[in-house]
Amino acid sequence: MIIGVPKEIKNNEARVGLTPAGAEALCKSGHTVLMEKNAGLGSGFSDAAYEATGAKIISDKKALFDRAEMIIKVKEPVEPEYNLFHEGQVLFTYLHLAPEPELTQALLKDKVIGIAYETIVGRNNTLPLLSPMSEVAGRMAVQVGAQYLEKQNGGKGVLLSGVSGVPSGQVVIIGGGNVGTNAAKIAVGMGARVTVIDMSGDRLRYLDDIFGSSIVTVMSNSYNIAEWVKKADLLIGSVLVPGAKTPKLVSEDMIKTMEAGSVVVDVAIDQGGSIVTCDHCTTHDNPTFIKHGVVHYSVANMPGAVARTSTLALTNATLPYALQLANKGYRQACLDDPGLAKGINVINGNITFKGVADGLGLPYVELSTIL
Ligand SMILES: NC(=O)C1=CN([C@@H]2O[C@H](COP(=O)(O)OP(=O)(O)OC[C@H]3O[C@@H](n4cnc5c(N)ncnc54)[C@H](O)[C@@H]3O)[C@@H](O)[C@H]2O)C=CC1
Ligand SMILES: CC(=O)C(=O)O
Repeated sequence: MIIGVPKEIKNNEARVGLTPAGAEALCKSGHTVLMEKNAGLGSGFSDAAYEATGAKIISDKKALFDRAEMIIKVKEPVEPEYNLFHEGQVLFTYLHLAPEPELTQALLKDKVIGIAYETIVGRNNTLPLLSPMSEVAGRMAVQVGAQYLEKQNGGKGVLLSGVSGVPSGQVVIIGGGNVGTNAAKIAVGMGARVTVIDMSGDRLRYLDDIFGSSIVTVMSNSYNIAEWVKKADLLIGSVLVPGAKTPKLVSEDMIKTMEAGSVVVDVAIDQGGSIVTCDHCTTHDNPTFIKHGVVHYSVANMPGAVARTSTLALTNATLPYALQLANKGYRQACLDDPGLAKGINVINGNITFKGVADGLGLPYVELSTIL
């Protein structure tokens, strides 16, 4: 198979879809890997490192898209990329289609087979291609939150750890999955007071077991959320209903109860966000805005800022699937692995992921009628 790996063009996105180790594994399996010139530079991988594995370097982005049977990317395509795809091409990347009507229409029009990292399901109902970036974003959420709590960045001037004689800051995390657990780990490590809110009793029990008395766990409902939002110095949004638009759990009225200079980091913004006042994605160039005196951070590609770590972690997770797709073709690979098949969000002009169809108010087609 001919596999193309373009350079990412989203704002400050320095990750790349394949490391040299990944390129070598695909080349050794008999595939042709076309890397766009300088695609890996932002993650610290030179063109020469890819060439040494047998991959070919291509300067012309359009030629790469025209030749490739499968595109391996990191981020959902952005507008200048919409017209590069062709019918029957496999696109293996994060897609987050539920809040993206224009991108969805572009992929439907070109009859692309869009396999979304974030909806592939692994053993025990896990999301193996979302979890590595959730680890990164969860850990970063506390790091950036702490930074924006500083006075010169618009914050109230609170040090999350506190100091002797002065209480530590309060971190409230809504959604105790991968992002939430990793955020809690860093916040506890910093010495903050940490509360995690989730709707799953089993998840809260698990968090209570692993963190013990270093965090408070709270059942998710609007009453409890309102109580805890009010107390938060740093509020982190990290809920997910896989593939679907994020439920809105924090209202504008709740945000108005927060002290001026508090900080909100809505990590779930890539699926639409869970905090009403986080009404748009921001970028690494201009990551925050202030509403009701509260600093809001809603960058949809947080791991792009730590591209070296993130690219290595991402390829660790995606490569086994990329090899299956390349070795067997997408159809057989998905028939053999129903968890991989759950990644197919669009195919032959149809939406085959229910959360995406419902989120966009478009027709849903059962994948089994197509594969
Ligand atoms: N902004 C960025 O750069 C990044 C964003 N993300 C996003 O972060 C979000 C969270 O991802 P993960 O932690 O991996 O998902 P996850 O599936 O591991 O965790 C989600 C948690 O939300 C909980 N939840 C669902 N509905 C809830 C409700 N009504 N109230 C409280 N809790 C609720 C679930 O029980 C689960 O524990 C996703 O939207 C993901 O795409 C992930 C990585 C990077
Ligand atoms: C999960 C995702 O979209 C990201 O890492 O950018």
